[in-house]
Amino acid sequence: MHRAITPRSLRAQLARAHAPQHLAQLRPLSSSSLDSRRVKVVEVGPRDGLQNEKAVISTDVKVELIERLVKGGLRCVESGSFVSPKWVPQMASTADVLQSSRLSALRSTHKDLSLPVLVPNIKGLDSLLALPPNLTDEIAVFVSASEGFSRANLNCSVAESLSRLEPVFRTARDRGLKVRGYVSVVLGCPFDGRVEPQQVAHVAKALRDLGAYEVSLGDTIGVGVPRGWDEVVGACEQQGVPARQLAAHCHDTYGTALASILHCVSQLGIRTVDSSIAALGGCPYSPGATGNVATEDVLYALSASEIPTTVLAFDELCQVGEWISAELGRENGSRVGKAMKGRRERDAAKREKQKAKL
Ligand SMILES: CC(C)(COP(=O)([O-])OP(=O)([O-])OC[C@H]1O[C@@H](n2cnc3c(N)ncnc32)[C@H](O)[C@@H]1OP(=O)([O-])[O-])[C@@H](O)C(=O)NCCC(=O)NCCSC(=O)C[C@@](C)(O)CC(=O)[O-]
Repeated sequence: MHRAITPRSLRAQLARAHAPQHLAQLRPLSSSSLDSRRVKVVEVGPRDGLQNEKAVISTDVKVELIERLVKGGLRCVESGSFVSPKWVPQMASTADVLQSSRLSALRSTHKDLSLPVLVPNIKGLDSLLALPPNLTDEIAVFVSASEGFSRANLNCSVAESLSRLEPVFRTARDRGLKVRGYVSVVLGCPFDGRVEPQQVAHVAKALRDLGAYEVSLGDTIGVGVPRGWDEVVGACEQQGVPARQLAAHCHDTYGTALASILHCVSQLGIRTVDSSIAALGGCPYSPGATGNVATEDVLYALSASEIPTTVLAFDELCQVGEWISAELGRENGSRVGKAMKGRRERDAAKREKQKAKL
């Protein structure tokens, strides 16, 4: 069990935040620390993060992003999607990304690496299976908790989307691919408004029963607060989907994603968190929603709360966030990334001053 976040521990965290030596703890974990409290971070930047970018991003940049994220210690990096290129043109290069020789090198160096791709239907899975084998061991499928978002994102009803996934799960099982399920708009829909927790639980259970090893609950429009997560996770558990099989996938439109994530992992028993480097992202079919919560911010918040994660190299990841933001010509959406950059610049200026004094 995690320690609850008490006012005392929060004060201690804030004090440390001004001298964040605890970030040094984000180092390789010993096997003894690979315990049940460890939170797995699923990086969704190369897929969820980039899918909404208007300018064409080259395959080279996409591959380099994945490479840098893996070198920064992430071991589950969602790398693209086999969706209709008419719907999401940015993901049309996913086959090229997966087949890059640089990713082959990463796969052979890191045996524990997973590079899942999103598929909406059997056509998407067939496209993946038409490629050389072993490019990925995992796919992700997605279903909406509301009818309005289902129509906008998948052009079909919730029930139709679930039945379209039956052959996807069957084929994935036959081909030895793991399947992760997403449920979108779990805390509110841009078209239908309030989403009943029971409806979320119904879809989560349907995905689990189809064979998803984990169900990621997507707060697609970023309206969630801890109380809403209590209701949604509680409803899933009542339907027989335990928190350990759930992941929190938060967008940060209203600035409450980190509060929700800390609550989910410290109070609700969720052990997997999705995030996106530099807070890249935004769903093309969710008007007004901002990017995913930033990976750097999640790692900082977990580390400061003494919750172990699977990530190795925090500082390197912050630099990945700076790099991709510059590549895309956008402001770095990670507050922690920006703070770390400021700190690095201050440290460098101090060193220069000291050198000049000698
Ligand atoms: C599902 C469809 C295809 C239905 O779209 P549709 O238009 O109803 O599909 P269709 O079956 O009538 O086919 C229309 C055309 O698309 C082609 N097609 C059909 N399927 C595929 C495929 N897999 N790959 C490539 N092409 C495909 C098909 O071959 C045909 O081509 P045409 O004959 O016109 O040349 C479409 O709605 C679609 O691609 N939707 C995906 C939208 C999307 O990617 N959204 C973002 C990801 S979800 C998300 O971000 C949320 C999440 C997961 O992050 C969690 C959260 O935050 O909530």
